[in-house]
Amino acid sequence: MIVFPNCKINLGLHITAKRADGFHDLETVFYPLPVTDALEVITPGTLQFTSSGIPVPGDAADNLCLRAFHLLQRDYPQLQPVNIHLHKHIPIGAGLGGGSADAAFMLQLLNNKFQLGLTSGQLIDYAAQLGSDCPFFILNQPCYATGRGEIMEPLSLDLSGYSFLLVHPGIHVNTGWAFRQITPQAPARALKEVIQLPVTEWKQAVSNDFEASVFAAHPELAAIKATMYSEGAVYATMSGSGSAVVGLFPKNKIADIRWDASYLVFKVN
Ligand SMILES: C[C@@](CO)(OP(=O)(O)O)[C@H](O)COP(=O)(O)OP(=O)(O)OC[C@H]1O[C@@H](n2ccc(N)nc2=O)[C@H](O)[C@@H]1O
Ligand SMILES: Nc1ncnc2c1ncn2[C@@H]1O[C@H](COP(=O)(O)OP(=O)(O)O)[C@@H](O)[C@H]1O
Repeated sequence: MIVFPNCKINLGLHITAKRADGFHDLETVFYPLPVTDALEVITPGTLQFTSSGIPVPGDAADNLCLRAFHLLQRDYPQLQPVNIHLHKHIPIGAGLGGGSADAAFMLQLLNNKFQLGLTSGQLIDYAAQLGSDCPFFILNQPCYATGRGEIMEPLSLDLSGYSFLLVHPGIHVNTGWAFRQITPQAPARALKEVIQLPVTEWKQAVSNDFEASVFAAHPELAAIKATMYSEGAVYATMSGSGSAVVGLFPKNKIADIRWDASYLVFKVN
């Protein structure tokens, strides 16, 4: 069985409060995009994990795909050992949620393969144990999210008139560090309202609280965003805690921009 975990971008992100559990409350709009990994599971087998493509840092035993397997096996001992292969294509530590997508798709795949009968509410609860971004990938449709990101309301947000440019310059931003740079506060205008404005007004209205501190540490990211605007983007933003920068361009009008050869660049037309 093979599935294709996709990435997400954040359109607007406000850190609203520090919580007693050490995490932060936020509000954001998650939007899925078809830049994908490939995740294959074969049974019967011995439990093993291999990967190809972009190297995943850290110990293979800590990979979110295996963590998702163990999380379900704890409650469903009937889960048979599986061979897992991940082909990694989504840049890592980029604010694109690739690891979270792998974990959420793994939960869904195991639910289907072993006919566990889990509802999407139950899958969301499991996903929340694997990462704050993970529940989104169970719904995987545009939504307004609060809490740690697990309280989601689907949004009717149609961006099919735009093409997306994703640029990842290879800078790794530690998510915990990024949260620690921010003094949480309620936004002047709730994102849920602001996101309903025409996209042509988002430049002034839809902001990401992480940009100030992350751009100060990595001015190259501010330059990428500025280039997107000078080359015709209608809206540009860093995604999540970075470091991918995403630009919305009029459909099929992404300029042929010459980026540094080391950057990873994706176009979604
Ligand atoms: C910032 C966001 C926005 O969508 O995405 P990314 O930029 O990472 O993709 C998410 O909130 C990131 O979610 P995720 O990447 O799953 O983070 P987690 O693994 O749960 O947490 C990593 C660390 O970030 C901090 N953290 C994370 C989420 C949150 N609501 N409050 C926090 O304070 C904690 O210090 C935590 O230990
Ligand atoms: N399957 C996976 N894909 C990517 N990263 C993974 C995976 N499993 C565990 N990780 C760990 O998660 C961290 C970043 O995850 P990722 O979702 O790519 O970043 P972000 O949260 O910035 O979108 C990395 O430090 C990596 O070691």
